[in-house]
Amino acid sequence: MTPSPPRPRTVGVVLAGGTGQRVGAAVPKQLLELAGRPIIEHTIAAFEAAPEIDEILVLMAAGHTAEVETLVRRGGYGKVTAVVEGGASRTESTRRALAALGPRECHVLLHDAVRPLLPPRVITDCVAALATHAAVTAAIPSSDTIVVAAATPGGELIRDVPDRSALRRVQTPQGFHLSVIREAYERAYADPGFGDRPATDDCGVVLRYLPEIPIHLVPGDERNMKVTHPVDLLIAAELLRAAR
Ligand SMILES: Nc1ccn([C@@H]2O[C@H](COP(=O)(O)OP(=O)(O)OP(=O)(O)O)[C@@H](O)[C@H]2O)c(=O)n1
Ligand SMILES: C[C@](O)(CO)[C@H](O)COP(=O)(O)O
Repeated sequence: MTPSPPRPRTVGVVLAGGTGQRVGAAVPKQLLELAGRPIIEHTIAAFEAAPEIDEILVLMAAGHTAEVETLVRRGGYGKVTAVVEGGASRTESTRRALAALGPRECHVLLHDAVRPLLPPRVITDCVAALATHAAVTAAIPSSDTIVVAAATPGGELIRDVPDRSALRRVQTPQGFHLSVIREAYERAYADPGFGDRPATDDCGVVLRYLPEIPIHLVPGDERNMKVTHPVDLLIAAELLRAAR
């Protein structure tokens, strides 16, 4: 049997630079405890346990890096190599992560700290897809009908109802060859119009600035939810307890 080629170094990046305005707690939502540990610890633990992840980089909200360093030390998360201060936007946090990664080519999985229920299968599939694709993301079909809204003086109206069978709800991880996501970010930050329509994810930056790069979809998981609003804390806590 021919041995498979060595896998490139794969870095899991935990994006935790946000302050959680929509949850509205006294601390960034990633520090809130669910099912016995902070949300961010569940997320770090998911990467730590994944055999495909060699290294973990954490981007943490300003003023809270020391708390994460303590949590990492106490939990014995040996793959975490650095806890770096995040930026003012998710995009800026990604940019700082890319700057912290150094010159050597590798594969990188960018993941929201507030998706603590990341299943091992999704990590495995994203990493495997990076063997043949330079950009990948986890995504799931939409079970709701999604409409395009138009603002009018009398309130919002439906402008379009896109074909639901072609719509996907994008999750993280989003995986890239480092050189590709770096190039997309360099082009984005060189574009004075980039800030006019802020990117809500990293694949959007690649699609906009490197449209020739196909972005492969990997099946996500309904449980890989994002803790965004207060109600999500209740749902995530229940799911995390059930997963124990
Ligand atoms: N400046 C930022 C903003 C967001 N994120 C991270 O990106 C993920 C998704 O962002 P979101 O759910 O919007 O988190 P917040 O920005 O904290 O929430 P809000 O928009 O309600 O303030 C989170 O893990 C968040 O910490 C980040 O790394 N840096
Ligand atoms: C990256 C993301 O999780 C994909 O669904 C999402 O776009 C993040 O959005 P947020 O408003 O920063 O939570």
